[in-house]
Amino acid sequence: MESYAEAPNGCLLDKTKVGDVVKLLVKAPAKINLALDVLHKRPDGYHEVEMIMTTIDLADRVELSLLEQDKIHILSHNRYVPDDQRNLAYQAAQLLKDRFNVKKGVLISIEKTIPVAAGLAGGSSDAAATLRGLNKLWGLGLSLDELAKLGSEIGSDVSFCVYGGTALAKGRGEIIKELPPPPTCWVILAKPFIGVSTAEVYRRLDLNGTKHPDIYGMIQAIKEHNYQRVCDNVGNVLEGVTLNLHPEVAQIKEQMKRFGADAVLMSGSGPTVFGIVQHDSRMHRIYNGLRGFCDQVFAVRMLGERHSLD
Ligand SMILES: C[C@](O)(CO)[C@H](O)COP(=O)(O)OP(=O)(O)OC[C@H]1O[C@@H](n2ccc(N)nc2=O)[C@H](O)[C@@H]1O
Ligand SMILES: Nc1ncnc2c1ncn2[C@@H]1O[C@H](COP(=O)(O)OP(=O)(O)OP(=O)(O)O)[C@@H](O)[C@H]1O
Repeated sequence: MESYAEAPNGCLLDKTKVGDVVKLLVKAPAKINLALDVLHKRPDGYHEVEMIMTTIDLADRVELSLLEQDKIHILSHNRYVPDDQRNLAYQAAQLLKDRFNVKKGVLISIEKTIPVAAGLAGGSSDAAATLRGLNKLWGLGLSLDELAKLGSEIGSDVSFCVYGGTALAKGRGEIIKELPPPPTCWVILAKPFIGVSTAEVYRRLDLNGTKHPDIYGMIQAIKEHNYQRVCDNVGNVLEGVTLNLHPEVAQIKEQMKRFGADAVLMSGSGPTVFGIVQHDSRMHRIYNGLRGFCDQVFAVRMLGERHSLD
């Protein structure tokens, strides 16, 4: 028999002892970038960014089972997801073991819903969920801030994914300032039949002549809870790079606009495009219009709240 009790924010599900096995189920939600600006390339090769990020109700499920042996195992039925140390969830577990001298092990079973290499931070969110979950399973007693700092060693998006909610991310993405939730709306996501390498998109970025989004306009729009102003301020400097590499992304953007989205943007380094609307009828029109044309289509809500460690 397996049973889990859901925690109040629905993200960390409770620890249950089943026979000798202690398991924990953690939700790992995807993110979208409502605005993404790149200021300059840094001497360390990374780019200095300013991004407005928010988590959405499209999530992987990460199940953590305590092992008495000193081992990390990954189980995933998705052929695009590595089941060894290349998996970001594996790296999260290894980091905690090394840093805190943990002698116990874990079996990490990942049920993927977030499309892979899609600009939705799926791997980063699995790593963040693993950090939050193992903190509890291995009894480490770390704060969200401490987990986010550790997460930045795994990848630039991991710190944000540790907190969730809505935030301004600066630095290479690891400096997080919390924001209130955006106005209520639908997010329709459409992913074409391609994956994109984040490193390649940053490498090809040429900031000369690039139009920069108004990050502080977006922050104001969110603080004012002004839906129209949020729509007016979406923007992503990486979009042009991916559109040049993959013209089908531009076609999806056009389709979304034609079906009536109030704002349309590529998330992160792409190729997933999202559209936002407030009315259910419009959401259905866009969702139905894009199915069949794209690899994967979802209609979801933004998640307002930050994760908690309870
Ligand atoms: C595109 C975004 O997803 C937007 O949220 C992030 O900026 C990328 O986050 P990520 O995938 O977690 O990125 P990382 O795994 O840290 O880095 C992948 C590669 O992207 C490039 N990279 C990433 C972040 C950043 N601020 N500058 C960069 O130039 C680097 O070449 C790096 O080798
Ligand atoms: N848990 C994981 N889930 C998915 N991919 C993973 C995972 N761990 C490692 N990877 C590797 O990372 C690569 C990028 O996957 P991911 O889905 O995280 O990309 P992404 O959504 O574009 O990331 P980001 O938005 O942070 O740039 C994959 O091709 C895969 O090889």
